[in-house]
Amino acid sequence: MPNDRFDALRTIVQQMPKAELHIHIEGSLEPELIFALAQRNGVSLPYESVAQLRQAYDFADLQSFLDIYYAGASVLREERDFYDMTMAYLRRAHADNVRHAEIFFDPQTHTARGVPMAAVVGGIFRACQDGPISASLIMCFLRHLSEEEAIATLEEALPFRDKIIGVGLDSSERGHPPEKFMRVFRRCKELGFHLVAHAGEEGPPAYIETALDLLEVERIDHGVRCLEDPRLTERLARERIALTVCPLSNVKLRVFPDMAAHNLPALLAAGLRVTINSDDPAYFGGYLNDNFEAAFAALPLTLAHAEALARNSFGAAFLGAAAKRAHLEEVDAFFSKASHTPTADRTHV
Ligand code: HPA
Ligand SMILES: [Zn+2]
Repeated sequence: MPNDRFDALRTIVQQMPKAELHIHIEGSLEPELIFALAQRNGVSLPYESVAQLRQAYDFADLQSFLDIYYAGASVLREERDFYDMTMAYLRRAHADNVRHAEIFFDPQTHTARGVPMAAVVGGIFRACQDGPISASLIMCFLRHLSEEEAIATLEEALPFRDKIIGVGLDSSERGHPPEKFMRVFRRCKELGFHLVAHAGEEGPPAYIETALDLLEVERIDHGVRCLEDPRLTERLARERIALTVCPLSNVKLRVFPDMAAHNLPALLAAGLRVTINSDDPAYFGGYLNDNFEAAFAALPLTLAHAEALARNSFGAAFLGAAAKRAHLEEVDAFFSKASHTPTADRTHV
């Protein structure tokens, strides 16, 4: 792509209003904050410096990342730690013109270490109330643990029901299919939670299908492997199921060898309701705009794609109709100006 045209598109994807729907708050913990919290809480770390910790961020697959990610989260002890981590993310997202974020958190990573659920939910929620953008919480169950443990976690979280809009499923995907969590998801549906699940990141397309049919999720987190199954791809397009795709994460965890090999253009061409997200920005090399920029720099994506991605992010959000409409109107206004930029044409790849 000629540089001037990319510069124009880069400015547009940076400045456009957007929502982030796939961000693990523990994955926003920067090495500097890990060290600061370790010191504040008297936790000793197996790394001597921020630089040494950062050097360890070289992952072969999802599991090699998760091992380091759970170790990093061990510095979170007090309510104010969760508050500080969340506030740092919200400020950073605000700088990327994120208007609304739906934030995953992993309570089991913390309650297993004796941190009270009230400190986890309370700290994250209080930051969301004080922060510069709108944000809501999605509680994830760790799929490498049992369904009984997920049910116990749900019970523990019920006193905080009003602070949580949905539940999700994350951690090691392969060998832990969605059907393992059928009962707890059914209970969550009865309780009125929104439902999402990671599926088709490393796991097969069949996991996407069972997440939809057996867990009754409303969005699929990642879902990039859906293209291996044309019937499933058609179904996702027909049912307008959103995929929360995380480009830098996929490259870092070697789902794709490099960004130029990412299937984002093919997902969009298949008519899927794709969104772009950062997943674990402190570990994967960037926040939301870094993901947009890396994808648009390496892939044949256009102004029309940028607009679709912005619209999809709000369209797939768990927002009320009035808030959604207001955000979509802002997107319309932004792109009616952007389409007059001569170097960023709408149609040509
Ligand atoms: O990308 C992910 N996949 C599964 N579990 C996770 N927990 C944090 N990030 C991820
Ligand atoms: Zn994720």
